[in-house]
Amino acid sequence: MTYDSTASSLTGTTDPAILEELLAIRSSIDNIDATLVYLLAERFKCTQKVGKLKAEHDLPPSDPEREKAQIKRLHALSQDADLDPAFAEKFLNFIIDEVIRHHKAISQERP
Ligand SMILES: O=C(O)C(=O)C[C@]1(C(=O)O)C=C[C@@H](O)C=C1
Repeated sequence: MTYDSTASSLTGTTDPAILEELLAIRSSIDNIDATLVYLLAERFKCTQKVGKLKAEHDLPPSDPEREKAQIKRLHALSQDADLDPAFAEKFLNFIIDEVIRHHKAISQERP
């Protein structure tokens, strides 16, 4: 993979000292993004197993009570972590929608 961690639209128009400070912060952002990708991949590995289990036992793809509990917990965690709870909820719902799409696809694969 060729990744240019110094790529920026600001090069040439911004004080090099400021750019250097920006690049240092971006290096941490890159590490966090990589972690997020690996964490999400692990989560999807788990939900694929859930999807198979649900398809095998003819269980519905979504579990609204579970989602309610997850969102409530995420709200509390977000407040603790100083993260916008509305954003955390949107993010979880975004992921869960994708998981449900996968669950439906798995159950259609095995009629
Ligand atoms: O725990 C489940 O039953 C799942 O299918 C996983 C999951 C999730 O991604 O956390 C996804 C859909 C459900 O509505 C609830 C939770």
